[in-house]
Amino acid sequence: MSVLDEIIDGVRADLAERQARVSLDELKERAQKARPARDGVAALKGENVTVICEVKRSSPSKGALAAIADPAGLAADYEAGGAACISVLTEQRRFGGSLADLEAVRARVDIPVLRKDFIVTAYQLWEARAYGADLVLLIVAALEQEALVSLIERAESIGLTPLVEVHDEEEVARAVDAGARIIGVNARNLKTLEVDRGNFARVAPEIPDHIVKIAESGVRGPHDLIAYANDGADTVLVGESLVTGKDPKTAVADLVAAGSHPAIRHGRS
Ligand SMILES: O=C(O)c1ccccc1NCC(=O)[C@H](O)[C@H](O)COP(=O)(O)O
Repeated sequence: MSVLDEIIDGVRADLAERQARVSLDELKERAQKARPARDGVAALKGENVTVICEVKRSSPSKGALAAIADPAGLAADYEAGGAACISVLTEQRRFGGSLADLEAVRARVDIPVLRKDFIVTAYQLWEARAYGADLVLLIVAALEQEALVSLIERAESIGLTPLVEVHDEEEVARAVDAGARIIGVNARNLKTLEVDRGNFARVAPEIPDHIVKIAESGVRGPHDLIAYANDGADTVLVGESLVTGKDPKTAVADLVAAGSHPAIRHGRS
């Protein structure tokens, strides 16, 4: 069984517990009271390379990373540093996240918030909206094509912007066929958990120009952002280096400044 399969087994077990406690109707009611979702595409695509900053306590690849007693405070530091979006990992077993983290972050920042989880059912989309998310992650490798299409359509219909994650060219074709408007290329291999920053350069040319391109994972600092940008990234998604560093606000500000660095070649779409 792959790491992804193991994670999804746990996600399904936790989901079943939540579904037994909270009905879909209750979630929908709560979602309808939430402030309308912010536009994920507009937030990410600009003249400069934008930065998504992640609230990440632990991971399957590295174990414990940071305690993060105050996820909203961390998100506020990210926003003050110039982040375009906050990614909140809500998976509990391997990443130490929760919907409470999502809710707390949403209440503190004004920029869009991404629910980063392993979404396999529409119920989780309603949860995302009910707890204030503007974007949701959909992982191509975790979904049959029919489910991917249906989750993208449902997400869009309830105001969420789907960030569709791929690892190779075949998954790009599936994401594009399914109607993705934002595609993230993850440098982390979900079978070996190894990070290969060269993956973005191999896969991104297959993504049509009109789609927002995100380079996910492995950003250690401004030099990695510049390299990803020169390979065509509109946005980078950063977790570990921010949560393990001493000064997240300054680290984000440095990344954001790098997003307009003259070393980034013109002609990004
Ligand atoms: O981070 C992991 O170990 C991991 C393992 C299995 C599935 C997903 C995983 N991470 C989720 C992410 O995509 C990253 O948190 C995100 O891209 C940020 O990466 P990094 O900056 O390298 O923490």
